[in-house]
Amino acid sequence: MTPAARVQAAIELLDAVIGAAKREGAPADRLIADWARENRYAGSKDRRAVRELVYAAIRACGPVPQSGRAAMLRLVQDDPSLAACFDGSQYGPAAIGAGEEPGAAGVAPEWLMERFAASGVSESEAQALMGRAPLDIRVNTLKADRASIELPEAGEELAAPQALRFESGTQVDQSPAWRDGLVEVQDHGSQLACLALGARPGETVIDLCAGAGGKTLGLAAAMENAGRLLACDIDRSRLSRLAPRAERAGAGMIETRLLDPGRESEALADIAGMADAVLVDAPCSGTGTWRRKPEAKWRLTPDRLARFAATQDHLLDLATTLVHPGGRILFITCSLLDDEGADRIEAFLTRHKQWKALEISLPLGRPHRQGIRLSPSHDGTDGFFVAMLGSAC
Ligand SMILES: C[S@@+](CC[C@H](N)C(=O)[O-])C[C@H]1O[C@@H](n2cnc3c(N)ncnc32)[C@H](O)[C@@H]1O
Repeated sequence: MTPAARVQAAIELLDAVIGAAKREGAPADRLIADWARENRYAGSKDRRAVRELVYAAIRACGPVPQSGRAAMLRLVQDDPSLAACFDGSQYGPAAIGAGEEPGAAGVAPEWLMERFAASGVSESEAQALMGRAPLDIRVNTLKADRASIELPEAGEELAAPQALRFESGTQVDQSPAWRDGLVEVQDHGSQLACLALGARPGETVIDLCAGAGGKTLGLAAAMENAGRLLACDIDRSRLSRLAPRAERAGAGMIETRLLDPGRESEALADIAGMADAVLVDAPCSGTGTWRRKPEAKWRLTPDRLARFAATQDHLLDLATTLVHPGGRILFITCSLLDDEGADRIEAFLTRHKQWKALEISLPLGRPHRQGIRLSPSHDGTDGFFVAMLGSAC
């Protein structure tokens, strides 16, 4: 592909990304993978170049741009050498017209920037959400140890005891260590957040929003595969991905349970009031993961944010029915917005007078109201809010 053809392909993909963001369609990663599958003439260098252009243009635009072309014209403002690709050649984009408007620059749509500011997130901290995430792994202590594991490359040792960092794009999932379950890909912040629960061998722990089990596997390792660990979710497809991962990791203690949204208590009646700890890794907007999915900033609406907050309240209330007196709940969201972080804890404590926020000690992060905040700019991790709640005995 010529450089101009790559730019045109990126423009078309950006149109698809913008359309998908408006109607809750496929994420950018999937759209790019589909494009690569359908356009076999594009070699690996072309695919990489097109992908880079798409992501760079998304990162460069704050509000949703009018079109893929407007998004690319924003990128031209940052990298004027790209202007030469608008040459009107057969597969390239038309020449840039006089007065043609680029998409607006910025980090995110205005309403979101206001919410960040209200959540104590500075402009530069928000800007760091548009950076690129490195690749972090967790060495699985059920099978190996960070001090002795042999990997094709030595990673950087991080603060979480089993965390190693590699450059973004490192193909860890091709290595024998990954295939044999010695390592899992997991953001450093996610590892730290998980550690905050302090899960111990022999305990009964419920991972209420387990998804495909990223944190469940970390909990099983912390519990040394001893005790009871129940992984729940309402999403059958995500939860079904946990079993093969657990097998690879040697985490035989994990039980899974599919829940019905709004009727979760029914499926959990047999374990109500029995858990030592419940992890509520709640569904959220994911603003803390924008380094990996920058287009998510265009998907969020005030209405969707309010729906996440309502689900978070519901899940926290549900968690109180699952622990025994003296039990604990760890609330995690991968977001820097107080609407789905500190505000949820404040509202919880108003509803549940017999509960209190407990102190969390982590090697990274900053206290933020009743919890801890981790962020890309401060901690080099994805963005998280983590709070621990304890019930009276
Ligand atoms: C942040 S993700 C979990 C990520 C996962 N814990 C991990 O570490 O990979 C939130 C999960 O909550 C699930 N969820 C949404 N509503 C739920 C509900 N009412 N009960 C249980 N899980 C729910 C979603 O399906 C999603 O998998």
